[in-house]
Amino acid sequence: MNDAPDLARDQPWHRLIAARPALAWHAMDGLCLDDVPLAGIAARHATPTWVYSAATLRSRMAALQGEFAAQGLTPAIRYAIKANDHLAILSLLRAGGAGADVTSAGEFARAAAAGIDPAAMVYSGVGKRAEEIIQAIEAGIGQINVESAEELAMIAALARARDRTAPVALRINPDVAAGGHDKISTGRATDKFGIAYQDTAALYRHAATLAGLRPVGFSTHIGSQIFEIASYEAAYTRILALIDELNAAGTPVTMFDLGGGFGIPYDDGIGFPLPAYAAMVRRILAGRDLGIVIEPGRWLVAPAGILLARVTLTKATEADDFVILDAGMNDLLRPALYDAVHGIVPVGAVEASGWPRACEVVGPVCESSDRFGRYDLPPLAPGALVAVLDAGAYGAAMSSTYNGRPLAAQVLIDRGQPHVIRMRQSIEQLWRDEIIPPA
Ligand SMILES: Cc1ncc(COP(=O)(O)O)c(C=O)c1O
Ligand SMILES: N[C@@H](CCCC[NH3+])C(=O)O
Repeated sequence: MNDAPDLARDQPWHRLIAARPALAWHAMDGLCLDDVPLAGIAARHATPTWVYSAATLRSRMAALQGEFAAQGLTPAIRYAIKANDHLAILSLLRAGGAGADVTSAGEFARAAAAGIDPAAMVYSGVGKRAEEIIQAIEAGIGQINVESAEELAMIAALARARDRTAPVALRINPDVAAGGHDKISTGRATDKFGIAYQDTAALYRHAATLAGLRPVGFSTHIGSQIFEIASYEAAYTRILALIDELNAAGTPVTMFDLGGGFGIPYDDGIGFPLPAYAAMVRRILAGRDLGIVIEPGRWLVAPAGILLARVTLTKATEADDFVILDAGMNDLLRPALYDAVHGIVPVGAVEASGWPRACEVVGPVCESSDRFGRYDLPPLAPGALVAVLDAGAYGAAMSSTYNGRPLAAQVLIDRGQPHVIRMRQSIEQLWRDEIIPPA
């Protein structure tokens, strides 16, 4: 049910609500997530608080599988847990059939704690430490994505010394530009990621001769918040040419990890063309016997979460009208880091007259970059609640305690019930520094 009051129907924030199945406006309760009033969550758990929809997580996981199945494809889904590594969220996605893409001992431990079998994990990252590689090999990791010749030699030596064989894929840097922002493009020759395209075939042949390694194939990940199928196709086509060349020359390649990066609309625009992407993958893979892996992060979890915040103060200057929230860049870093714009919608009843008005929505942190952006919003008095949308990915996972601000609480709505999945950090927990005198 997405019934906003009539007066609100044409307002920009109403279009944002209408485009999100988990959100609905109820006349009595204001904005609800999966029919649970957000005002009630704020009253019980204070603000800022992350609120997630379990139904959205389940339905996105099923939709992802469904779009590939429609093309006769069953990729192994390795959810990039950097997007949101809360155990409750990992468990939900695991139950839907996801494995994990992990990048550190911490992520490995979280995925394992959520019941994900190491055999269903991919280990990514440009700077894996020796102890992280050893742990992964000893646990029986499914695939280590290798990012350099130096790392390949290191993994081979570590595996040999333990009489183990490490399953490795070479991450190719295909030199293709993609992604929603310069800072989240990863597949250009100038980016730190992956092995230069022209070096990978020789390195793969070399890996096949090294004791301690079992080369399984290639991986790539060209960036994040991507919408253009053509960028993926350009990268994949280049890599498939290498795979064909190696197979023809008798070095078998059996797996292709296509990476992640599928974009989501942060406004009320059109989403990632998943059916067209899956059709493209089917078309370019035709005639080959290759297992495929995908590593989506944002697409699975971003639309499942909001950041609930309260207006602390409003402030009118000669230059502008500021709305100051109790959430800031320490909670949601994306606007400050990438100039990202998340939709912001009011949670409670709004005055019908004199709105919307353009205003600067900012946080309380002592940085000028602590701003959510410029929004057309109804007049919001101190105490009014707002929801910052699509905050399920790279939200809580990237938050910090900068400016002495405790980490926010997290609540998961599952089958109509709000579950607190992380308590708000207390001020005491924040200040547990240890000062150890020199020995
Ligand atoms: C290696 C790797 N795989 C997958 C992802 C997930 O990306 P996204 O959340 O854009 O799907 C990332 C992050 O960009 C990544 O670095
Ligand atoms: N953290 C980024 C994307 C980079 C993902 C990691 N390679 C974001 O919030 O959009």
